[in-house]
Amino acid sequence: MMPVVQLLRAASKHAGNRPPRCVVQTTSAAHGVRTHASSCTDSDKPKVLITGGLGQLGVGLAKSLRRRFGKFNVILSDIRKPPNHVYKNGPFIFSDILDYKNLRQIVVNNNISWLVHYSAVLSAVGEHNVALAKEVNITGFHNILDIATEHGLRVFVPSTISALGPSSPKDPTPDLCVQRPRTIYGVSKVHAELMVFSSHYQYYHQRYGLDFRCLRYPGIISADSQPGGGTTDYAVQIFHAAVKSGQFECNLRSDTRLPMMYIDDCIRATMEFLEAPEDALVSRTYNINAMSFTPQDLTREIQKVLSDFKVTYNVDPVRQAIADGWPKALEDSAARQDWGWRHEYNLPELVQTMLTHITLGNKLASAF
Ligand SMILES: NC(=O)C1=CN([C@@H]2O[C@H](COP(=O)(O)OP(=O)(O)OC[C@H]3O[C@@H](n4cnc5c(N)ncnc54)[C@H](O)[C@@H]3O)[C@@H](O)[C@H]2O)C=CC1
Ligand SMILES: CC(=O)[C@H](N)C(=O)O
Repeated sequence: MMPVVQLLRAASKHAGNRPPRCVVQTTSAAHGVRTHASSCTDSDKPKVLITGGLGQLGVGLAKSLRRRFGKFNVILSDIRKPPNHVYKNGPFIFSDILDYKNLRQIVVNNNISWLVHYSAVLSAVGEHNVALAKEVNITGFHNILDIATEHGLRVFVPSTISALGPSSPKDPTPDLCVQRPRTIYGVSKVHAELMVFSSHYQYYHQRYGLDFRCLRYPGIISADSQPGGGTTDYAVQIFHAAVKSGQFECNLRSDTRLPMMYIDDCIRATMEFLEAPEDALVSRTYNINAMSFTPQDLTREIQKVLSDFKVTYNVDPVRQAIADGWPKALEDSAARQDWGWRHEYNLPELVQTMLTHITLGNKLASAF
């Protein structure tokens, strides 16, 4: 392990006098959406169910939603047993999205009004287990859509850069373009994006108020949750390796440029989009973008703090083929215009924050 004090000092020195992140932003966007600052009374508070909540993103989102809407108004669910701190921080229940009856029971018994659908089998794991990916990502999604329709819920389903393919424009990729992904994960996300355009769900939207919202996330980078088997996982693992051993073997080529985002930006985008008034949303699926980098760019930025850090390359052909078909950047002007999306983290802030969090986390863990 790198000497902790030295690393923290280097990180804070390198961070210089940057302004604090997560500053409360009060700018008004088009359509009068006031970002970060909308308030809601007790009776307005939604009752939220998060599926697949024990993955990389769910626990962080639950924490932010609970801060905003109250601990007991946000239920985290998954098919795995959570660690103790998850039980302590708010309601957790078992929910398998393939069990329609059980899902319906949860929605009815808990008076759920918003459903955040995070369960998924990601790109790399999906290519190794296509049957599972089809079941979870397509059959499971249909259950979610039907339940949401039946009960007039607001439903948020993330899409991904994986919903684009080699024939999509790559730099940047617009919201609306050719989508011919080559992975089962990508195909299932295009399927999800398109389902709500069918006349059946349009009808339910008009008749029962199904409110479907979808953001195309870039690869998400987080310090205290692990990625679940995707192609962008290297961009999380590299930080842990840098702090722990000072070396890392990367499974993508050094020049593979992909769109990425720090988890705080991703969670804030999701919260703001969930709260945006319906009439502000010109579309139901928006790209959101923050930064793009290659493994080489990321390595250089980490080396500004940890000068001895070494990276070698051992390319995984499955992951590389997936990454080669993905966008290099997403064009997200519509999200910025319609509901006021702004990212706060670029590559230097990302690296500082990740190294600081991981170093502090390791320090705390070794103190107990
Ligand atoms: N993490 C990322 O970089 C990105 C994530 N996304 C999307 O965001 C969402 C959340 O992603 P992550 O948290 O990274 O995924 P993850 O792979 O870390 O977690 C997925 C969760 O789904 C659960 N799950 C699997 N089968 C299930 C079933 N039958 N019933 C209920 N739960 C089940 C798993 O136990 C796991 O906890 C996914 O829809 C993913 O496609 C989109 C773009 C980027
Ligand atoms: C970009 C994603 O959807 C995910 N992180 C993956 O690499 O599969």
